[in-house]
Amino acid sequence: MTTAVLIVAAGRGTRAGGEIPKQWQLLRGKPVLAHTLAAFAGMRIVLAIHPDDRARAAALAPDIPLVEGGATRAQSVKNALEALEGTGVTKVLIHDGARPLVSRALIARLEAALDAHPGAAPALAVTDALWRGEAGLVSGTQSRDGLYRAQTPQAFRFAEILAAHRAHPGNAADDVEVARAAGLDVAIVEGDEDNLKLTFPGDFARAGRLLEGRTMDVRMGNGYDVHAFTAGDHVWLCGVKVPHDKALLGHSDADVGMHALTDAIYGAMAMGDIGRHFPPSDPQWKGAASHIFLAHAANMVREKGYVISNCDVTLVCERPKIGPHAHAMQQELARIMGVEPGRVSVKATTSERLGFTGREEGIASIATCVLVRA
Ligand SMILES: Nc1ccn([C@@H]2O[C@H](COP(=O)(O)OP(=O)(O)OP(=O)(O)O)[C@@H](O)[C@H]2O)c(=O)n1
Ligand SMILES: C[C@](O)(CO)[C@H](O)COP(=O)(O)O
Repeated sequence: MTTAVLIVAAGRGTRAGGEIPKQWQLLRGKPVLAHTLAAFAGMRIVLAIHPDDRARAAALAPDIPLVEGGATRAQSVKNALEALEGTGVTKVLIHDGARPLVSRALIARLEAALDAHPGAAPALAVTDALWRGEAGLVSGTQSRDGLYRAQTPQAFRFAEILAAHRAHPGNAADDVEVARAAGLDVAIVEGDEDNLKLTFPGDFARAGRLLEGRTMDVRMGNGYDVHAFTAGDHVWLCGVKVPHDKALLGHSDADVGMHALTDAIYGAMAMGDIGRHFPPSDPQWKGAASHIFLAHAANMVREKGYVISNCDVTLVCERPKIGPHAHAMQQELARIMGVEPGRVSVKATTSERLGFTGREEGIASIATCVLVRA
């Protein structure tokens, strides 16, 4: 499953005022959009922008693909969805660039809900009494039962929401409206009071106060693993099958690199190690592919609201030679964890023929991982 984040930032922000559109105005020293992009760090992002903002966007986010927005929010979304077609994306989170305070915990709730529904969106139940008003006077009351305040990101299965946008006349306030018009069920996920949309000038001060109260939590973990050689004709290392004149012995597939990395991630969250989550005494994990362990650890990271900032795996062996496979290993680890390959490093060293790795009795691996929660 490949998830893309589609951030719409092509509006002109007329209600917010200011010399430049609201998403480019500074909030605690950085453009609003920089905060929004940081909230999705490590995920695949596409940004819809106004043609006048191309230079600003290229300077702020040189590595993020840009799509030209349209005259309405719905048109901007549709343009970006069309640009994503055929790229292998299966799920999409559609988010307002003007909501810089979206949290990782909210993103994780949406991703979980999307496993069971074609769409999922955050909302807050209306808690204040509702009135109608005319000429400055209360003219009636309105039941608040079943009423919600809609937020973004709104999450969908990609093919369904693209088809829904293609079929819609184009005047929808949000993507939930488009999805519902196409008959898709959209699950309501608990929203976040802090996930405000900058709409009016006064919203900037509130967003600034909320950002000030946020502290960044950075966590580091390390992992170490060893597996002995046995008879065989290949080894599994960092998710790649490497031909060799021996195999590695273990309860699972003995992928020593992936085990060290998985332990580093659990360690960063103070959640023990692989053995705690997948006990070797449990026969169901005998011969298990280690990607199950790594994917579990990466999911825990998301559920706890962190992102994998980077990780680094070192394999210690004389043979097989790792260099020719290092790129494939990097790509595979990144795919399993759902992060950009640039955040994953795989390298190797020999131990100068010293010790058990030097005598080619087995392979050792050490890994480090850094998690960040903004
Ligand atoms: N043609 C448009 C209009 C809106 N948006 C984006 O949709 C989000 C939510 O829209 P809104 O808050 O209404 O933004 P603006 O249209 O910019 O604001 P205004 O209506 O005050 O001009 C914003 O991130 C905005 O940049 C967009 O990408 N393309
Ligand atoms: C999509 C949205 O953010 C949901 O709350 C909102 O509808 C878009 O902004 P607008 O102020 O309604 O234009």
